[in-house]
Amino acid sequence: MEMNEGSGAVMRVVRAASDADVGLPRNPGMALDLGFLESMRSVNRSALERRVGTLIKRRSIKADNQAAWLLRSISLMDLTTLNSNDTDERVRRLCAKALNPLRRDLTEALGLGEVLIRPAAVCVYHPFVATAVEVVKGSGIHVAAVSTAFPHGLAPLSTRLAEIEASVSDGADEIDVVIPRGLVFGAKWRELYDEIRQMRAACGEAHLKVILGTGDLATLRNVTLASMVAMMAGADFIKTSTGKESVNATLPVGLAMVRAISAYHEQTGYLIGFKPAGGISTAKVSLDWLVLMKEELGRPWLEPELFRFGASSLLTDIERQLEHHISGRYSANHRHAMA
Ligand SMILES: O=C[C@H](O)COP(=O)(O)O
Repeated sequence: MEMNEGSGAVMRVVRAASDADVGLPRNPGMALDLGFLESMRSVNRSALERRVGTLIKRRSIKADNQAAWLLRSISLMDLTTLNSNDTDERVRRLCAKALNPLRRDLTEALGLGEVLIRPAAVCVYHPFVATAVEVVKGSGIHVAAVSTAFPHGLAPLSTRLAEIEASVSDGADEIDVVIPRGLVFGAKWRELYDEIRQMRAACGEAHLKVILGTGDLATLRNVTLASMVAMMAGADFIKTSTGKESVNATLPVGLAMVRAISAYHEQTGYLIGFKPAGGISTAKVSLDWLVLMKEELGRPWLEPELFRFGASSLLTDIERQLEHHISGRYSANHRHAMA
């Protein structure tokens, strides 16, 4: 499947997405290998920035294909609400939007027929897990909970583990945990590894996404080493940011994490998912991320099993761009409101 597919691209990309639920073996993790961490070369920021620049410049997705890939971006999305003023009602609206993310006139104009395009998951705070589970039940949409004292991770480990268990017991099947960033600054890799290992155990069958808070980590070497420790401890996904740091998901930092995923794959044979999150709010930027994944890791990382956008407002812009693709006009954002 190429980024430019010619006519009929919408249906081909959509079918590829719905055929893709193959059930990958889960990463069991491995013993903490400090020698392997030590062997990881320091990361050259300008080389990563140059590579990202080249990828974005080369990106040329034709108009028809853009619509197809924007639909793909929707199916790779963890549609998120993580606000201090979240309520059950707001979460119900988010879930209703996830069940019907595109207006009927848009799906008809795109020729989707009865094919359903939906986000992979909704992502909420723990108190709203039960509500989300109730609304999306039977739809195939996953429910992700940010547990472990999101967004800073600064509660006793026992409290954070209990929060994971509570979210799983309320029905969350994906758990997004944050690491205490201080463990990275202190190079306390053993402690970080042990904490994540216990979080993985607390998740049981629920998939574990480990948020690094990359905007807080100061160096790309820290980002790479924290990524590696998270994967060694059994992360199913590594995730950039909470959306609450002053710098959230950026492509060069994403590239450093993606290269750590590649190194872990070479070492163990396991495929680890990647979730950039925070500040990804435009359709155009979502396509940049897809190009990065396709070029660096390849086709499997364009599937929801291995790639997600964590985003609260991206869907609104994608809807606008699809409307523009169909009608040649942009409509006001409020026409695509979550409610
Ligand atoms: O995990 C998801 C992020 O919190 C969403 O961030 P955002 O609101 O900037 O899209």
